[in-house]
Amino acid sequence: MDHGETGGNASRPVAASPVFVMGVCGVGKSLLARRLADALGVAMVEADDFHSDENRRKMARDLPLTDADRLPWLDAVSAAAKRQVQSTGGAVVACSCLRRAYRDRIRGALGNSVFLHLAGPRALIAERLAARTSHFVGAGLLDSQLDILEPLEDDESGIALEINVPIDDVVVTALDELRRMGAPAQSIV
Ligand SMILES: Nc1ncnc2c1ncn2[C@@H]1O[C@H](COP(=O)(O)OP(=O)(O)OP(=O)(O)O)[C@@H](O)[C@H]1O
Ligand SMILES: O=C(O)[C@H](O)[C@@H](O)[C@H](O)[C@H](O)CO
Repeated sequence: MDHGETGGNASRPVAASPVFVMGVCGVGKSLLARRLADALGVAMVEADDFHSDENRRKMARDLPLTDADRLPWLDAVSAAAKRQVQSTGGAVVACSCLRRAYRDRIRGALGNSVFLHLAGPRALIAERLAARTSHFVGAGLLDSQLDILEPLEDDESGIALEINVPIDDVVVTALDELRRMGAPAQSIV
């Protein structure tokens, strides 16, 4: 199993559209992606695991990444998602996907993909970031990410999900939405 790609189960039927959990740092992407991947019986891909050392150094110093920093990273994340879709039939990817152009690039690499945009009040995200100790990204990147965030547009497959509720409720809503969109519905038990 590759670094950053965990938990696939080839024996369960799933549709091929990868699901991306997107949003700014600390909004809860990794937690939701892990929960959804488990519920769907597919692999989770953690985009943070595909950053170059240089990107990680920048983020650790609260320096926002540029498009030039992000594009090769997004390509590596897309390649990992593709491997999982091909080998296990699906993937749930925790990846910021902040700008429309980034999502277009991902769709260019993977075809149709579903985006679940986690969104909520800045103060709540900052509070959760401040409480989190085991991660190289802290609250210092939050405002730069909120500044460039481009929410989903009408022609994009996906939906925004409110984070100001317990994670179990976010999971239920996300699974309902995936079912409604006809995404990986047949894998939902
Ligand atoms: N609905 C929720 N209720 C309470 N706490 C939550 C909820 N969602 C996430 N958290 C907590 O918020 C913190 C940030 O979540 P997480 O690490 O999943 O965010 P992230 O978007 O993946 O961050 P990053 O982009 O920096 O990797 C974690 O400590 C997580 O347990
Ligand atoms: O600049 C970005 O697009 C984000 O910072 C991502 O690179 C990070 O992976 C994540 O949000 C922090 O863990």
